[in-house]
Amino acid sequence: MSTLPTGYRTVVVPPERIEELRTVDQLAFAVAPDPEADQLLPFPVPHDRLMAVESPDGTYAAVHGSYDLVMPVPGGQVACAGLTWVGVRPDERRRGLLRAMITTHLERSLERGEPVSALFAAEAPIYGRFGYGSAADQVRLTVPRGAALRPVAGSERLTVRLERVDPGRHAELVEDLYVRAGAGRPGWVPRATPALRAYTVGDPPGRRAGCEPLLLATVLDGQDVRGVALFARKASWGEDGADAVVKVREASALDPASTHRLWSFLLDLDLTTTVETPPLAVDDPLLHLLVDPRPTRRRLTDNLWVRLLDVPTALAARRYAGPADVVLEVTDVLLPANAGRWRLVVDADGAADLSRTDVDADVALDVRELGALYLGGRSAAAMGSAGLARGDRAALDRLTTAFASSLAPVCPFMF
Ligand SMILES: CC(=O)SCCNC(=O)CCNC(=O)[C@H](O)C(C)(C)COP(=O)(O)OP(=O)(O)OC[C@H]1O[C@@H](n2cnc3c(N)ncnc32)[C@H](O)[C@@H]1OP(=O)(O)O
Repeated sequence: MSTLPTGYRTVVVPPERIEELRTVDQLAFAVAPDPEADQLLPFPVPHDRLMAVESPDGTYAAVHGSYDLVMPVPGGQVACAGLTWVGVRPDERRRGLLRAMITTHLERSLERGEPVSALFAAEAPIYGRFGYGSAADQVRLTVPRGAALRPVAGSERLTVRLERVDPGRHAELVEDLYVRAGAGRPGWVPRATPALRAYTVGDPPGRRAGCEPLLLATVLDGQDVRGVALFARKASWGEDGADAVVKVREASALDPASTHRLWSFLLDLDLTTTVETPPLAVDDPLLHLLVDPRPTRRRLTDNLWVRLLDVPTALAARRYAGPADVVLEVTDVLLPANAGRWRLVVDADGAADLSRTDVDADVALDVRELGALYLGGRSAAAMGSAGLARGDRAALDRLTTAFASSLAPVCPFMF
């Protein structure tokens, strides 16, 4: 629990004070005001989910918001509060305002019936102390132009159409392909509101960073759309000639042939020398298709951080990869209702039942590690090797097998 400095209070941000909220985040993130972008893009966070800490003089010292998300989990989905827009004015930092906002966020999310929260961390060391675990990784590739791909049957008969993005016409198409391309992948959160979909295809001039206006490449099998990519090139002429970079914002394809066709197109555009991918899952098909992955630079970073707010409801919302009967001893300093001993029984169909028990625990771990395991992208055995989960090796192995996902979790949409 936390207390605010004397005279500070937590308030809901009314629509007429959105500009003040923006100002706090601009100061916190060191970004310039961009009125043109603000006019072109709808405000993406629902108003009743925007909170601020008001200082004694009535101005905002800190802000945060959350998206109302549906998070795909192995074999199911769960309501998820996507924490976002967290910012504390630089002259108000390290006085406990973030800690107070997290307390508010956890309480309000639970009140709304959201058993899970997730976020992208601006800096990795911040959120573990609040019970968020790093649950997925992402890889960004910088691929040399012309990188060869292993052949995929049927790719050659697909065609690619190129056009400038028209947000009004393309937002729904891009979302439809994104959702279908990510089917079965934990963490692949849909952009559920028109505002979020508008953000996905939004292209305010002030945010282009020297790139051309956003383009849409569509892979077609006759008239059937099988893949889309959002991208823009940043033109440049070096001493050796053309040196443009292709910056791919999003790439979604429905099958191996369309994946091959889409990347073949993006990897061989005239006047370019390198292609930068969006955040990909660590097992993305492109990694398997590259004939020679060595000249490709890979940057591996954390992707989603997950916080279990209501442990039994969250664990029952997903399916498991194998039968298990494991007693977990969970610690949770901020939400004590989660703490204590839980018996996790997984039946032959992969459905879980979680109940309180007094018997000795097989595995002891913090709610942070349980959140990290939740999407199926981490190994309890590996956490055991790091001392972050304690139990005998056989129990850790059973937990690892039960929690595993056949596809690595990732969320390409960074909220
Ligand atoms: C989900 C998102 O939106 S991520 C975006 C987060 N926002 C930013 O990075 C913008 C720039 N930074 C900021 O706005 C602020 O510095 C914040 C939000 C990171 C921290 O806010 P503060 O009010 O200073 O944090 P607060 O004083 O409550 O500190 C809480 C704890 O986190 C720690 N902490 C805070 N920021 C950091 C950091 N950047 N790195 C490591 N630890 C941190 C504090 O040391 C403190 O630790 P303790 O309680 O265990 O002793």
